[in-house]
Amino acid sequence: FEPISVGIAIGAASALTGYLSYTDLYCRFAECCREEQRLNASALKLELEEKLFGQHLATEVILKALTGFKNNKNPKKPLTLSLHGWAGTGKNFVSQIVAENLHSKGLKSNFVHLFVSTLHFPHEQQIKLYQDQLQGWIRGNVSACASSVFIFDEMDKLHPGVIDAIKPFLDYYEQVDGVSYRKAIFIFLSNAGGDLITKIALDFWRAGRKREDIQLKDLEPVLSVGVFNNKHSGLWHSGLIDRNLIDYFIPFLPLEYRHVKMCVRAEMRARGSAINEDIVTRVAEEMTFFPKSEKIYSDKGCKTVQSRLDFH
Ligand SMILES: Nc1ncnc2c1ncn2[C@@H]1O[C@H](COP(=O)(O)OP(=O)(O)OP(=O)(O)O)[C@@H](O)[C@H]1O
Repeated sequence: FEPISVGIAIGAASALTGYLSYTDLYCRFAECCREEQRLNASALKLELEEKLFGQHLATEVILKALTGFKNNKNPKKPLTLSLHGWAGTGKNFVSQIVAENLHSKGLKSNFVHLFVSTLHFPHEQQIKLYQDQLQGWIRGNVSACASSVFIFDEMDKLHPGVIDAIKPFLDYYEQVDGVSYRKAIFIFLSNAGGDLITKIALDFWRAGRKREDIQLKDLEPVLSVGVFNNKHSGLWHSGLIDRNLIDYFIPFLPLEYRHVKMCVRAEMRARGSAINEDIVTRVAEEMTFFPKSEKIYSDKGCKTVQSRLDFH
């Protein structure tokens, strides 16, 4: 070995180590966008299986979609998930879990952005302005962090066309104006299609078949067509569906009495209280169930469980 090149190698290595530890140190105090950070798939799986009740399809698809996407060093397009289902079935809850598994500060992260239709895009006359703003926000945030996560809540209340502004970002382009969007994740949340999902779940129930036997292929095609043809879905005649830019339509099944009870127990545990089965039953019985004849599914899913528990 030549002494000079060994010296250079050691110098380079220590400079690199110094740099790495500086970065590590910096990221301990400030939030860093770590694009290459792998997803801890087993932690996500465990969390979904433990915390998300009655949603075998959503658990399976979300897990597969995220692991596949995050393990791929060169995705050809950003990941786009569209979550559908009745109120209070866990769509926001799951988005929060997903966000936390991608960026540890979750919804509070600088790299996770939540848009709520009625809050951020309320006026029908301002569609053009919203489209420009959306493009600017997304461009700016993805330039700052390629693995940014964007969550659009209340898609069914979004004025038709607004979402099409982000179509160029969701497409298979390597770059758009010098920015690559391929590592970003877009999640749409919507009640649209909830009726279709309920109908299929009810058909299974009436036929005496298990809820867990419902498969994605029973629901996904119905959902994408239903949402495309629904004027109030936010995706009505949307280019995103037309161009197959939504990777997964994820159904959230309506929750049954037993799932509501599980939510009450989870809430008691989260509050550090002992599980009192009398209270669990009382809270679950205060909820209303549909359809009128069979009363199987909770009207509000698990949504009002927390506030109802305060009364007991
Ligand atoms: N499937 C579920 N498993 C466990 N907890 C749930 C589930 N669904 C809802 N919850 C609980 O109920 C709360 C409200 O649910 P969430 O906000 O996720 O509903 P949503 O589907 O987003 O409803 P909406 O369509 O009205 O926005 C959650 O914070 C969570 O505590």
